[in-house]
Amino acid sequence: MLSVSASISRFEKLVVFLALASIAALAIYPLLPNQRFSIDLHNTQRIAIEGDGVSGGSSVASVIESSNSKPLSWRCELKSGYQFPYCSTKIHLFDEASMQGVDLSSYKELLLRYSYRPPTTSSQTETIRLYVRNHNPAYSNLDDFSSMKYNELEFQPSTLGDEINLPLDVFKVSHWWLLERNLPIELSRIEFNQVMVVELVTGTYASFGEHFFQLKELTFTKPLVSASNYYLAIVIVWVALSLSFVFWKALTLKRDNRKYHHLAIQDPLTELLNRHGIQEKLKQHQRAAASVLLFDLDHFKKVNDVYGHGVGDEVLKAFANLLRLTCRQNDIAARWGGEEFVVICFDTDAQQAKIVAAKVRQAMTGLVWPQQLNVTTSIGVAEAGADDSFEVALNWADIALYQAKEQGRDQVIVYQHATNQ
Ligand SMILES: Nc1nc2c(ncn2[C@@H]2O[C@H](COP(=O)(O)OP(=O)(O)OP(=O)(O)O)[C@@H](O)[C@H]2O)c(=O)[nH]1
Repeated sequence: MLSVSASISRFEKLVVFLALASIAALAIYPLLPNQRFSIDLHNTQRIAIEGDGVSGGSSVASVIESSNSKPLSWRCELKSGYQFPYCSTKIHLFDEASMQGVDLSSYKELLLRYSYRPPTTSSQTETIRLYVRNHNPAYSNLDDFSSMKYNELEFQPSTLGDEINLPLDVFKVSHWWLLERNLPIELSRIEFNQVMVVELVTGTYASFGEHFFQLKELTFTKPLVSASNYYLAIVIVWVALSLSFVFWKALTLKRDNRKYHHLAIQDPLTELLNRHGIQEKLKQHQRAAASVLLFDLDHFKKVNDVYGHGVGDEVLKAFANLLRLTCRQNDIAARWGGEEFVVICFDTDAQQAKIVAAKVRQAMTGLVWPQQLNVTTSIGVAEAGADDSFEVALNWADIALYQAKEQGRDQVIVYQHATNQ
């Protein structure tokens, strides 16, 4: 009982610990480091800054700074000419040999560190467009960059500051590009699985005049472990520990049951079967002819009285051992109570049982007993048929034992059916 209540309190402690650990795990999730994909802003080979001249306009863009030590800076003189005047900075991400873009579909945010100054004459709130251009053979081809999908976000730099985290799921595919392409609906959503180019462009309704840009960092980020995997891991830990606990509890119960069952059928002093144990063992045997031998140590009270209970116990243990060694594997040897012992020998008639009894007595004479005692026993033997119950046979053996005691002890008496019936 003690160990059961102790294990329950251990379990409760474990549950509290796990609950706290889970809360802590949930709390630290936002603090976990992000996986980053930073775009190289110093590789001028892969950066193109241009005005809208290619579209027939007269806006002009020029690089101010593109060295390794200083942030990429450029200016744009936005002029009327083209219907939708613009300046753009394209940063190529694709591998030039394989023409493969970068798969950024698992990334969640785009960190942008920049600086922007609108024309001094501007009287409106200026915007900037950011395009993440994706290639997919289903709608684009590598020879025509205008066919790359325009995942677009247009924002007001004045309201967001110079370091912003843009969630990728707020990007939209440019409406004008969709109208031009006439794509089926399933291809109309944003895509980042093969990003070829990232583009920073003046706003749709940007004012004419000089716009100044400086780009310090462009980094795609995603959690090291996705939120769903993280929560799933917590759930898996709970499920695994719950299952382990149930498994462990079942094993412990099984072991305890075995232990208590063992205790219930065994005499603790001699470790022979007790009365209950005999009944259990008998259930495992087919009804068979057998002989019952009932042993009672002679004048055992004297042993206790003279040498004390400790020595008495040692004598009982020594006798139990002797029975264990003398009896066959298939026999049942048990302590019936006090200084009385029972042996049941299957398929054994009274004459053979007498020989067993004689063997025990013989062994007793050869044993060195505690305190050099001379321990003897009286034995009642009864032969039982397959139809006779154990209780009846034991009663017969008890009658024979009584006779052995009466006739002076230290002897074997076999119950005689004919004379006693
Ligand atoms: N040490 C010890 N003594 C026990 C145990 N169980 C019973 N006894 C003692 O065994 C003694 C049995 O005494 P009696 O029934 O008078 O029998 P006896 O002295 O052997 O005399 P007979 O059987 O007539 O020869 C008692 O003193 C019990 O206290 C036990 O587990 N340990």
